[in-house]
Amino acid sequence: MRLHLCVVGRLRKGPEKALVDDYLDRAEKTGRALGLGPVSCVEVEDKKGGGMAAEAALLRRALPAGALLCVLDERGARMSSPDFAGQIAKWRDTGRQDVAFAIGGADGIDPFLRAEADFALSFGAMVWPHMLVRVMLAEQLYRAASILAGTPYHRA
Ligand SMILES: C[S@@+](CC[C@H](N)C(=O)[O-])C[C@H]1O[C@@H](n2cnc3c(N)ncnc32)[C@H](O)[C@@H]1O
Repeated sequence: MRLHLCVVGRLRKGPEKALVDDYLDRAEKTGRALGLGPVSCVEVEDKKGGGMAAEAALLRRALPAGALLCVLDERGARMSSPDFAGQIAKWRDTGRQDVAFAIGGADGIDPFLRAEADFALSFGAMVWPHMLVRVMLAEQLYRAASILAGTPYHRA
């Protein structure tokens, strides 16, 4: 099952990008034997100031056809890391080819796109900067793959 990050904003070279690249690389390597991957990250940017609706149009275009859409949203479901790993395994085991994780920009994800999502995942009630959410998601994908692989990275 291919994993896609579809995200608003371009991450320039720096510590956040280094972390995202490293965790996605690890997630891909650990996930390979589990039927998870490849892992890709598509960045979209609306330079015309069209707001959430314009960003949603760009995000929709970045979603692979038929992908399960999981939006990152502070109002979504809060899960433990093992539960998140279990959810990913469930999507894989029910024959999903693609899962796309969407992260919004400064204003958040357009409510219409949120309503279209199959799943909303929260990293807590606090609002985090979208670039940090990208790092956190990349790390949780690596953690999920490690949990499913039974490696000792995750310690409860
Ligand atoms: C700066 S936040 C935008 C917050 C905005 N007030 C909203 O209503 O969504 C940018 C993006 O980061 C993600 N995000 C921020 N905090 C989050 C959290 N606690 N859990 C999950 N995603 C979060 C969401 O995808 C959000 O669209």
